[in-house]
Amino acid sequence: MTSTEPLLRVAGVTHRLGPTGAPPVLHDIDLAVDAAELVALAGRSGSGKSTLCHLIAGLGRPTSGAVRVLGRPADEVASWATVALLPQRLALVEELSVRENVILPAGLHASTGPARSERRELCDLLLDTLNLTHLGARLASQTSLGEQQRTALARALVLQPRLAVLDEPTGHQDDENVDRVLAAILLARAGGTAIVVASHDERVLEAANRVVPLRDGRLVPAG
Ligand SMILES: Nc1ncnc2c1ncn2[C@@H]1O[C@H](COP(=O)(O)OP(=O)(O)OP(=O)(O)O)[C@@H](O)[C@H]1O
Repeated sequence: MTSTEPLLRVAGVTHRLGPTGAPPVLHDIDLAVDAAELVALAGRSGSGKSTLCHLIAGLGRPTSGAVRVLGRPADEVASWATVALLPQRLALVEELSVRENVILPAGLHASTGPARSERRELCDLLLDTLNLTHLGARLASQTSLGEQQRTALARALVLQPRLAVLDEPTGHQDDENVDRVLAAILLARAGGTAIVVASHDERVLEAANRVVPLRDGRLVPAG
C-alpha cells in the first residue's frame, strides 16, 4: 500500500446479482475511507447498501471494478481484526452464550489484533456499553432480536478492527438502545477503527462525518 492509499478504496464498482443478464444492482461506485472515519451509506430500501457492505467486507468480488482494503482485494482479507462485518442476518452461533459469541473472533484470529487480556477487557467494555453484561451467560438463542443484534455488533468490534462494516446496526433497537449502539460505534472510532455503516436512522446519519447517499445502485452526486 502506498502512503496515499486510503484504508478502503472502492473503485469503479459495478455489481450484478441474480440471473445472467440481470441489470446491475451497483453502478460505477467510487468511495474512499480513511482510518477512524465514520461514513454512512444512506438510501431507500433496495438502493444497494447491503450489497456494497458485503463487497467491502469481502463476501464476494465485484463483477467489475475493485474493492481494496489496506491495498489488498477485500475478498482476500481473511482476518476479522482487519475487516469485521455486522450483517443484517446476524449469524450468531445459537448454541453459544452471548459472551462466547462476542469473544468468538478472538479464538478464530488468535495471532492478530489486541493481546488476549486487552480482548477480554474490550469484550467486557462492549458488553457493558451495549447493556448486555447481565445476559453474558445466556444462550444467544434465548435473547431478544435487539439483544442479538447488539451481541453481533460487539462481536464485530471486539478485535478493534481497522474497518467495521455495519449493516443497519439500529434496525432492531428502541431509542435508548440506539444511544448504546452509537456509544459502541463512537468508542470503536475513538480507538482508530474506521466505520462504514448502512442506515436509514437519522441519529446514525447525524453521527457520521460523511453521508454517502445511494439511489438505485448509484452514488447521488453531492449538491
Ligand atoms: N440475491 C439477489 N439476487 C438478485 N437481486 C438481489 C439479490 N439480493 C438483493 N437483490 C437486489 O439488489 C438490490 C439492492 O439490494 P440491497 O439489499 O443491497 O439493498 P439495501 O439498500 O440494502 O436495501 P434494505 O435497506 O432493504 O436492506 C435490490 O433491488 C434487491 O432486490
